[in-house]
Amino acid sequence: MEGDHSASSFTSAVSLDKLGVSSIPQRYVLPPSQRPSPHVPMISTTLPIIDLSTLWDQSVISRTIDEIGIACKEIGCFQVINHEIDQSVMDEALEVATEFFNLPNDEKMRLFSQDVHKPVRYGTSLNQARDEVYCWRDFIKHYSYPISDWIHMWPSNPSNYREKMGKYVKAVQVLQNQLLEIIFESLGLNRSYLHEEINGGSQTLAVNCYPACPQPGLTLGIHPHSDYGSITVLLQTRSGLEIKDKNNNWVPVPFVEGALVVQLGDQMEVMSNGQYKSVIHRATVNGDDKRFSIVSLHSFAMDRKMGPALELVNDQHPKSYKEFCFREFLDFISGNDITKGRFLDTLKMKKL
Ligand SMILES: O=C(O)CCC(=O)C(=O)O
Ligand SMILES: [Fe+2]
Repeated sequence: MEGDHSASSFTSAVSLDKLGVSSIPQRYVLPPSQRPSPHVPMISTTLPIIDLSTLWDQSVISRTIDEIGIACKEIGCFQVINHEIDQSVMDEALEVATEFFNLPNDEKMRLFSQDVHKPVRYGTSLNQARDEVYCWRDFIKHYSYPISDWIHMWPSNPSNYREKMGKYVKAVQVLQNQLLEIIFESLGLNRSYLHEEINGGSQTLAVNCYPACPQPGLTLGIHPHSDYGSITVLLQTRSGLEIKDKNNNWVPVPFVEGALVVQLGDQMEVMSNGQYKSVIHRATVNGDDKRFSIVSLHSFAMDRKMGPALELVNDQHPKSYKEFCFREFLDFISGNDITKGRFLDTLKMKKL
Protein backbone atom coordinates (compact mmCIF):
# COMPACT_ATOMS: atom_id res chain seq x y z
CA MET A 1 0.00 0.00 0.00
CA GLU A 2 1.49 3.36 -1.05
CA GLY A 3 1.01 5.34 2.12
CA ASP A 4 1.72 2.54 4.58
CA HIS A 5 5.10 2.87 6.25
CA SER A 6 4.90 -0.17 8.51
CA ALA A 7 7.89 -2.49 8.55
CA SER A 8 6.06 -5.30 6.74
CA SER A 9 5.31 -3.18 3.66
CA PHE A 10 8.60 -1.30 3.58
CA THR A 11 10.54 -1.48 0.31
CA SER A 12 13.80 0.33 0.59
CA ALA A 13 15.47 2.24 -2.24
CA VAL A 14 18.31 -0.32 -2.05
CA SER A 15 15.82 -3.19 -2.57
CA LEU A 16 14.27 -1.40 -5.55
CA ASP A 17 17.74 -0.97 -7.04
CA LYS A 18 18.47 -4.68 -6.50
CA LEU A 19 15.19 -5.57 -8.18
CA GLY A 20 16.40 -3.55 -11.18
CA VAL A 21 13.27 -1.40 -11.52
CA SER A 22 13.28 0.75 -14.65
CA SER A 23 11.02 3.43 -13.23
CA ILE A 24 10.60 4.68 -9.70
CA PRO A 25 7.37 4.12 -7.75
CA GLN A 26 5.04 7.09 -7.62
CA ARG A 27 5.72 7.77 -3.94
CA TYR A 28 9.26 8.90 -4.86
CA VAL A 29 8.18 11.29 -7.63
CA LEU A 30 8.43 14.96 -6.67
CA PRO A 31 6.31 17.79 -8.04
CA PRO A 32 8.24 19.50 -10.90
CA SER A 33 9.14 22.59 -8.84
CA GLN A 34 10.99 20.47 -6.28
CA ARG A 35 12.96 18.29 -8.70
CA PRO A 36 16.72 18.75 -9.16
CA SER A 37 17.82 21.14 -11.89
CA PRO A 38 17.93 19.38 -15.29
CA HIS A 39 21.03 21.32 -16.35
CA VAL A 40 24.28 22.11 -14.58
CA PRO A 41 23.59 25.41 -12.77
CA MET A 42 25.71 28.50 -13.26
CA ILE A 43 28.02 28.43 -10.29
CA SER A 44 27.63 31.73 -8.51
CA THR A 45 29.18 30.62 -5.22
CA THR A 46 32.53 28.94 -4.74
CA LEU A 47 32.83 26.75 -1.72
CA PRO A 48 36.21 27.25 -0.05
CA ILE A 49 38.57 24.34 0.58
CA ILE A 50 40.41 25.07 3.82
CA ASP A 51 43.77 23.46 4.48
CA LEU A 52 43.72 22.76 8.22
CA SER A 53 47.48 22.12 8.35
CA THR A 54 47.84 25.92 8.16
CA LEU A 55 46.53 26.09 11.73
CA TRP A 56 49.94 24.91 12.93
CA ASP A 57 51.71 27.76 11.19
CA GLN A 58 51.58 30.97 13.26
CA SER A 59 52.26 33.13 10.21
CA VAL A 60 49.09 32.08 8.38
CA ILE A 61 46.75 30.94 11.13
CA SER A 62 44.82 34.21 11.35
CA ARG A 63 44.22 34.19 7.60
CA THR A 64 42.75 30.68 7.85
CA ILE A 65 40.49 31.71 10.71
CA ASP A 66 39.28 34.68 8.65
CA GLU A 67 38.60 32.42 5.67
CA ILE A 68 36.54 30.11 7.86
CA GLY A 69 34.66 33.08 9.31
CA ILE A 70 33.79 34.37 5.83
CA ALA A 71 32.60 30.92 4.72
CA CYS A 72 30.41 30.63 7.85
CA LYS A 73 28.92 34.06 7.27
CA GLU A 74 28.39 33.86 3.54
CA ILE A 75 27.52 30.21 2.96
CA GLY A 76 27.45 28.20 6.19
CA CYS A 77 29.57 25.51 4.56
CA PHE A 78 33.17 24.76 3.55
CA GLN A 79 35.40 21.76 2.90
CA VAL A 80 38.51 20.85 4.87
CA ILE A 81 41.65 19.01 3.81
CA ASN A 82 44.67 17.91 5.89
CA HIS A 83 42.27 17.42 8.79
CA GLU A 84 44.36 14.63 10.34
CA ILE A 85 41.78 11.87 9.92
CA ASP A 86 43.67 9.10 8.13
CA GLN A 87 42.41 8.12 4.70
CA SER A 88 42.44 4.49 5.90
CA VAL A 89 40.07 5.33 8.78
CA MET A 90 37.64 7.00 6.36
CA ASP A 91 37.97 4.19 3.79
CA GLU A 92 37.31 1.49 6.39
CA ALA A 93 34.25 3.31 7.75
CA LEU A 94 32.91 3.48 4.19
CA GLU A 95 33.73 -0.20 3.65
CA VAL A 96 31.66 -1.37 6.64
CA ALA A 97 28.88 1.02 5.62
CA THR A 98 28.83 -0.60 2.17
CA GLU A 99 28.78 -4.08 3.70
CA PHE A 100 25.91 -3.11 5.98
CA PHE A 101 23.70 -1.93 3.11
CA ASN A 102 24.59 -5.08 1.12
CA LEU A 103 23.10 -7.28 3.85
CA PRO A 104 19.84 -9.12 3.17
CA ASN A 105 16.80 -7.00 3.80
CA ASP A 106 15.59 -9.09 6.75
CA GLU A 107 18.83 -8.51 8.58
CA LYS A 108 18.66 -4.74 8.21
CA MET A 109 14.96 -4.67 9.03
CA ARG A 110 15.74 -5.84 12.53
CA LEU A 111 16.85 -2.26 13.17
CA PHE A 112 13.99 -0.64 11.26
CA SER A 113 12.14 2.14 13.04
CA GLN A 114 10.38 5.39 12.23
CA ASP A 115 10.67 6.68 15.77
CA VAL A 116 13.13 9.58 15.71
CA HIS A 117 13.81 9.09 19.42
CA LYS A 118 15.35 5.63 18.85
CA PRO A 119 19.12 5.73 19.44
CA VAL A 120 19.72 3.29 16.56
CA ARG A 121 17.46 2.99 13.56
CA TYR A 122 17.52 1.85 9.98
CA GLY A 123 15.12 3.13 7.40
CA THR A 124 14.21 5.16 4.46
CA SER A 125 13.08 8.70 4.88
CA LEU A 126 10.00 10.67 4.17
CA ASN A 127 10.52 14.25 3.27
CA GLN A 128 11.10 16.87 5.90
CA ALA A 129 7.56 18.13 5.64
CA ARG A 130 6.39 14.67 6.73
CA ASP A 131 4.11 14.12 3.78
CA GLU A 132 4.04 11.01 1.66
CA VAL A 133 6.99 11.68 -0.64
CA TYR A 134 9.97 9.42 -0.06
CA CYS A 135 13.64 10.08 -0.65
CA TRP A 136 15.78 7.72 -2.73
CA ARG A 137 17.88 6.86 0.30
CA ASP A 138 18.38 4.17 2.92
CA PHE A 139 20.12 5.05 6.12
CA ILE A 140 21.26 3.82 9.45
CA LYS A 141 21.39 6.43 12.20
CA HIS A 142 22.96 5.96 15.56
CA TYR A 143 23.85 7.99 18.60
CA SER A 144 27.61 8.05 18.86
CA TYR A 145 28.70 10.14 21.83
CA PRO A 146 29.73 9.22 24.43
CA ILE A 147 30.62 6.20 22.36
CA SER A 148 30.72 3.77 25.31
CA ASP A 149 27.02 4.45 26.00
CA TRP A 150 25.85 3.52 22.54
CA ILE A 151 28.31 1.33 20.65
CA HIS A 152 26.79 -1.92 21.95
CA MET A 153 23.54 -0.96 20.18
CA TRP A 154 25.11 -0.29 16.77
CA PRO A 155 24.82 -2.92 14.02
CA SER A 156 26.69 -6.11 14.91
CA ASN A 157 26.74 -7.20 11.29
CA PRO A 158 29.18 -6.84 9.55
CA SER A 159 31.18 -8.05 12.53
CA ASN A 160 33.77 -5.27 12.27
CA TYR A 161 31.18 -2.48 11.91
CA ARG A 162 31.55 -1.26 15.49
CA GLU A 163 35.34 -1.30 15.42
CA LYS A 164 35.75 0.50 12.09
CA MET A 165 32.90 2.94 12.47
CA GLY A 166 33.98 3.53 16.06
CA LYS A 167 37.45 4.61 14.92
CA TYR A 168 35.96 7.11 12.50
CA VAL A 169 33.48 8.42 15.08
CA LYS A 170 36.24 9.07 17.61
CA ALA A 171 38.44 10.80 15.05
CA VAL A 172 35.64 13.04 13.85
CA GLN A 173 34.83 13.92 17.45
CA VAL A 174 38.35 15.32 17.86
CA LEU A 175 38.02 17.23 14.59
CA GLN A 176 34.69 18.70 15.62
CA ASN A 177 36.19 20.07 18.82
CA GLN A 178 38.97 21.67 16.84
CA LEU A 179 36.57 23.15 14.29
CA LEU A 180 34.30 24.57 16.98
CA GLU A 181 37.26 26.28 18.65
CA ILE A 182 38.22 27.94 15.37
CA ILE A 183 34.66 28.94 14.62
CA PHE A 184 34.30 30.53 18.07
CA GLU A 185 37.55 32.35 17.58
CA SER A 186 36.39 33.63 14.20
CA LEU A 187 33.38 35.16 16.02
CA GLY A 188 35.68 36.89 18.48
CA LEU A 189 34.74 34.47 21.28
CA ASN A 190 37.07 32.56 23.53
CA ARG A 191 38.33 29.26 22.05
CA SER A 192 37.02 27.38 25.05
CA TYR A 193 33.58 28.92 24.74
CA LEU A 194 30.72 26.49 25.57
CA HIS A 195 33.24 23.92 26.70
CA GLU A 196 30.71 22.25 28.99
CA GLU A 197 27.91 22.23 26.43
CA ILE A 198 30.26 20.60 23.95
CA ASN A 199 31.48 17.96 26.38
CA GLY A 200 27.90 17.27 27.42
CA GLY A 201 26.73 17.39 23.83
CA SER A 202 25.66 14.73 21.38
CA GLN A 203 26.91 13.21 18.16
CA THR A 204 24.60 11.29 15.87
CA LEU A 205 25.96 9.43 12.88
CA ALA A 206 23.77 9.18 9.78
CA VAL A 207 25.20 6.64 7.35
CA ASN A 208 23.41 7.19 4.06
CA CYS A 209 23.22 4.98 0.99
CA TYR A 210 21.75 6.44 -2.19
CA PRO A 211 21.42 3.63 -4.73
CA ALA A 212 21.66 4.26 -8.46
CA CYS A 213 18.30 5.61 -9.57
CA PRO A 214 16.66 4.89 -12.94
CA GLN A 215 15.00 8.34 -12.99
CA PRO A 216 17.30 10.66 -11.04
CA GLY A 217 15.63 13.76 -12.45
CA LEU A 218 12.32 13.02 -10.73
CA THR A 219 13.40 12.55 -7.14
CA LEU A 220 15.98 13.46 -4.51
CA GLY A 221 18.13 11.48 -2.11
CA ILE A 222 17.33 13.82 0.74
CA HIS A 223 14.97 16.77 0.68
CA PRO A 224 16.02 20.35 1.49
CA HIS A 225 16.69 20.88 5.18
CA SER A 226 19.18 22.40 7.57
CA ASP A 227 20.80 20.30 10.26
CA TYR A 228 19.67 21.11 13.78
CA GLY A 229 22.97 20.95 15.64
CA SER A 230 26.13 22.98 15.93
CA ILE A 231 28.16 21.59 13.05
CA THR A 232 27.97 18.60 10.73
CA VAL A 233 31.01 16.84 9.27
CA LEU A 234 30.26 14.92 6.09
CA LEU A 235 32.28 12.32 4.25
CA GLN A 236 31.06 11.48 0.73
CA THR A 237 32.09 9.00 -1.95
CA ARG A 238 31.06 11.12 -4.93
CA SER A 239 29.22 14.36 -5.61
CA GLY A 240 25.50 14.70 -4.97
CA LEU A 241 25.26 17.14 -2.09
CA GLU A 242 23.91 20.58 -3.01
CA ILE A 243 23.67 23.70 -0.87
CA LYS A 244 21.41 26.70 -1.25
CA ASP A 245 23.36 29.95 -1.56
CA LYS A 246 22.36 33.51 -0.63
CA ASN A 247 20.73 34.01 -4.01
CA ASN A 248 18.63 30.88 -3.54
CA ASN A 249 20.58 28.92 -6.15
CA TRP A 250 21.39 25.27 -5.61
CA VAL A 251 25.16 24.87 -5.70
CA PRO A 252 26.72 21.39 -6.03
CA VAL A 253 29.42 20.57 -3.47
CA PRO A 254 32.25 19.10 -5.55
CA PHE A 255 33.74 15.78 -4.53
CA VAL A 256 37.31 16.35 -3.35
CA GLU A 257 39.34 13.21 -2.59
CA GLY A 258 40.15 13.01 1.13
CA ALA A 259 38.18 16.16 2.02
CA LEU A 260 35.38 16.48 4.57
CA VAL A 261 32.47 18.88 4.19
CA VAL A 262 31.65 21.07 7.21
CA GLN A 263 28.12 22.47 7.48
CA LEU A 264 26.74 24.82 10.09
CA GLY A 265 23.53 23.82 11.81
CA ASP A 266 20.69 25.71 13.47
CA GLN A 267 22.31 25.79 16.92
CA MET A 268 25.29 27.66 15.45
CA GLU A 269 23.05 30.20 13.74
CA VAL A 270 21.23 30.81 17.02
CA MET A 271 24.43 30.90 19.10
CA SER A 272 26.02 33.44 16.72
CA ASN A 273 22.86 35.56 16.89
CA GLY A 274 22.46 35.17 13.13
CA GLN A 275 25.99 36.26 12.19
CA TYR A 276 26.55 32.76 10.85
CA LYS A 277 24.00 30.86 8.84
CA SER A 278 22.90 27.28 8.98
CA VAL A 279 23.03 25.94 5.46
CA ILE A 280 20.03 24.50 3.63
CA HIS A 281 21.10 21.46 1.68
CA ARG A 282 19.78 18.46 -0.23
CA ALA A 283 21.22 15.39 -1.95
CA THR A 284 20.59 14.50 -5.56
CA VAL A 285 20.89 10.96 -6.89
CA ASN A 286 22.42 9.64 -10.08
CA GLY A 287 21.79 7.00 -12.70
CA ASP A 288 25.07 5.14 -12.69
CA ASP A 289 26.20 4.18 -9.22
CA LYS A 290 25.54 4.18 -5.49
CA ARG A 291 26.64 7.11 -3.40
CA PHE A 292 27.45 6.91 0.29
CA SER A 293 27.78 9.63 2.86
CA ILE A 294 28.72 9.38 6.51
CA VAL A 295 27.30 12.36 8.28
CA SER A 296 28.36 13.25 11.80
CA LEU A 297 25.81 15.57 13.39
CA HIS A 298 27.10 17.33 16.47
CA SER A 299 25.03 19.24 18.89
CA PHE A 300 25.50 21.11 22.15
CA ALA A 301 24.06 19.63 25.34
CA MET A 302 20.69 17.92 24.82
CA ASP A 303 18.74 19.39 27.70
CA ARG A 304 20.46 22.71 28.14
CA LYS A 305 18.68 25.71 26.66
CA MET A 306 20.88 27.44 24.10
CA GLY A 307 20.50 31.00 22.93
CA PRO A 308 22.56 33.72 21.24
CA ALA A 309 25.94 34.33 22.94
CA LEU A 310 25.62 37.37 25.21
CA GLU A 311 28.87 38.71 23.74
CA LEU A 312 27.19 38.87 20.32
CA VAL A 313 24.05 40.70 21.44
CA ASN A 314 24.27 44.50 21.56
CA ASP A 315 22.46 47.62 20.35
CA GLN A 316 23.55 47.05 16.76
CA HIS A 317 22.73 43.34 16.95
CA PRO A 318 19.64 42.84 19.10
CA LYS A 319 18.85 39.31 20.17
CA SER A 320 17.20 37.68 17.19
CA TYR A 321 16.52 34.08 18.32
CA LYS A 322 14.75 32.43 21.20
CA GLU A 323 16.51 29.89 23.37
CA PHE A 324 15.91 26.24 22.54
CA CYS A 325 17.19 22.82 23.45
CA PHE A 326 17.73 19.74 21.34
CA ARG A 327 14.79 17.87 22.85
CA GLU A 328 12.41 20.52 21.57
CA PHE A 329 13.80 19.90 18.10
CA LEU A 330 13.14 16.17 18.38
CA ASP A 331 9.59 16.84 19.48
CA PHE A 332 9.20 19.25 16.60
CA ILE A 333 10.30 16.82 13.92
CA SER A 334 8.34 13.91 15.34
CA GLY A 335 5.17 15.99 15.10
CA ASN A 336 3.34 15.96 11.80
CA ASP A 337 2.55 19.61 11.57
CA ILE A 338 3.88 20.74 8.20
CA THR A 339 2.61 24.28 8.70
CA LYS A 340 5.35 25.03 11.23
CA GLY A 341 8.04 25.11 8.54
CA ARG A 342 11.71 24.79 9.39
CA PHE A 343 12.56 24.46 13.07
CA LEU A 344 14.89 27.44 12.95
CA ASP A 345 12.08 29.65 11.64
CA THR A 346 10.08 28.99 14.78
CA LEU A 347 12.97 30.40 16.85
CA LYS A 348 13.35 33.68 15.02
CA MET A 349 12.27 36.68 17.06
CA LYS A 350 10.18 39.21 15.23
CA LYS A 351 11.72 42.67 15.04
CA LEU A 352 9.66 45.19 17.01
O1 LIG B 1 24.28 12.71 1.91
C1 LIG B 1 24.35 13.91 1.85
O2 LIG B 1 25.09 14.50 1.08
C2 LIG B 1 23.49 14.76 2.77
C3 LIG B 1 22.99 14.03 3.98
C4 LIG B 1 22.36 14.92 4.98
O3 LIG B 1 22.12 16.07 4.74
C5 LIG B 1 22.00 14.41 6.33
O4 LIG B 1 22.11 13.21 6.58
O5 LIG B 1 21.59 15.26 7.17
FE1 LIG C 1 21.72 17.25 6.51
